[in-house]
Amino acid sequence: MFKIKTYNAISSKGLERFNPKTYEVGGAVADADAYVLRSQKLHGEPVPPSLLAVARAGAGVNNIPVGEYGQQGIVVFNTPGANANAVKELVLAGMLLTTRGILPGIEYARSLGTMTDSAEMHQLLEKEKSRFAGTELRGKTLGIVGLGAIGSMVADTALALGMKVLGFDPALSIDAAWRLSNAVQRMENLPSLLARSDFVSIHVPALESTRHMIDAAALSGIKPGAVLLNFARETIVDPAAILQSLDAGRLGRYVSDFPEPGLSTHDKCIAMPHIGASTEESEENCAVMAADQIMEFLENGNIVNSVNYPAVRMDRTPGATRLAIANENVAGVLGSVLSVLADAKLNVIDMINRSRDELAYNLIDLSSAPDETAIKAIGNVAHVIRVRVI
Ligand SMILES: NC(=O)C1=CN([C@@H]2O[C@H](COP(=O)(O)OP(=O)(O)OC[C@H]3O[C@@H](n4cnc5c(N)ncnc54)[C@H](O)[C@@H]3O)[C@@H](O)[C@H]2O)C=CC1
Ligand SMILES: O=C(O)CCC(=O)C(=O)O
Repeated sequence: MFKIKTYNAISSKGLERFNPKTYEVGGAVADADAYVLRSQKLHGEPVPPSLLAVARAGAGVNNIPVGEYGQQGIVVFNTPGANANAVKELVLAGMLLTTRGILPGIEYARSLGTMTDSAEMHQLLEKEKSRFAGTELRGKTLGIVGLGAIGSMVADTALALGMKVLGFDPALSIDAAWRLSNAVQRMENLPSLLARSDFVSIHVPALESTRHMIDAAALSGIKPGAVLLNFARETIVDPAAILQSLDAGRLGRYVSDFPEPGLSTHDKCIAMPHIGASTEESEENCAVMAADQIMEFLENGNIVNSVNYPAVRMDRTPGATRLAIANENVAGVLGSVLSVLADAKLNVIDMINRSRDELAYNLIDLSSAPDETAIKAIGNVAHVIRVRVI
């Protein structure tokens, strides 16, 4: 029986993937083999020795100590792209909320709710509606910082609306580059993008390198009156600098999925309670993907979409016993493991070894099951972090 501890609201469509005959799943599960979570912060939390994997049903993994967990042999997964469409749609809504008098217009229409005469009401609102007039997105320039799963979708939508799209992403992956429309004009640096954009939408991960990437210096070069949209993370902007730029009349509006004290109530700020990915469809996509990845890892040792271990996949050899070994990525570990197997007269049928930065991972199919002594000997090989028999 595998044990899965869940945190946050995980869509039942995902949790239903776990067969109740072989999986115990729930928020109160103890000694879990794996966690499935959304924004639950794991930094500083005790780690049960049983924990083998964590799946973030979503994109951002800044709530998980990814590096530390890797050193302990805990594989951390996310679900790339599974909630990108939901965020894209809210970014579009964010832009429209700043260009049209939608929010004050709704408020005004509500304020007329006590009137009883329909003709009088229509006469009044026709007289007043010019206060809520706006501008169009077509023909405006959108600068996108981070052109991954969300950034590329936002780009497609903006292009379809007749906007000009600029993009900045110095770390763009080859897969992401394939997804990106060639109508997106590539910027060599952030200041060039900020100076030319009427709207700037940020879609980078929360990393040390992206912390406060929108600070006072960046804002001093932003196009006067520009709208900044932050559906990425609170750490990416310096809130004091945003406030100062709004008050100084340089930054036109700030739309954020991450309200900050002192900023979210500002007249020129539209803040939402981190609902970028909160759609039925996204929650299902993320939960299904997270559940499938965890099952594939627990049952077969295969790793898909990890953020700390390499992608490793090997079909099961019928009748074989599988060893899954996580180790530090130093020379000689695999050789020492194979010597232990040879000494124990265990025949290797198939194997795969992959590394990623300081970590490596191996799947080894054996024609017969190793005994406790052999497993212990492998666990004692220098730099081996974790051994599992599957
Ligand atoms: N508001 C919400 O509910 C949600 C927020 N997010 C946030 O959005 C972020 C992006 O999500 P995805 O697009 O799915 O991730 P992704 O990994 O597909 O794309 C991120 C892109 O940012 C680029 N990047 C990294 N550092 C950069 C830098 N310094 N300058 C410019 N580009 C840089 C990467 O090369 C990559 O192409 C997540 O990490 C998460 O923090 C994601 C989903 C929902
Ligand atoms: O699970 C959520 O609602 C948050 C989604 C998110 O921020 C992410 O996927 O990075």
